[in-house]
Amino acid sequence: MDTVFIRALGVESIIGVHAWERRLKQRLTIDLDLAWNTAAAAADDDLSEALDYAAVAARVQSLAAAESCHLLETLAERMADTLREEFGVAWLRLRVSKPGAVAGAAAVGVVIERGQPG
Ligand SMILES: Nc1nc2c(c(=O)[nH]1)N=C([C@H](O)[C@@H](O)CO)CN2
Repeated sequence: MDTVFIRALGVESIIGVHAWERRLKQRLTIDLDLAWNTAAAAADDDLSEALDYAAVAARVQSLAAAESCHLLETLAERMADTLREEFGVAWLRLRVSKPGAVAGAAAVGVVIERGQPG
């Protein structure tokens, strides 16, 4: 299975269960692995046949900015749904990291996989 990936994408979102977390946007980082057959794009050397990682990154950032979830799980699920619907991705793995949320940990977060790998 071929994949297109994005690592350590910074996004801003209102996210968290505590009252103080509902008042300001926090920075999260996103890692994505997206199933995509890269052979057609490679054969024609054509971006229109590729999964455009710049377009995916911009969509993830815009979605995060528009959401105000309590849980990382909820935000992750909404991102996965959106990417699968809008970009036609059959399978993805998505990590949402919240740096500094827990004392003593560099980051905490969730990893989800959705869909069927090709
Ligand atoms: N599984 C989760 N646990 C926790 C979350 C979360 O989104 N998923 N969130 C919090 C708080 O918002 C935390 O980031 C700050 O205390 C706690 N646990």
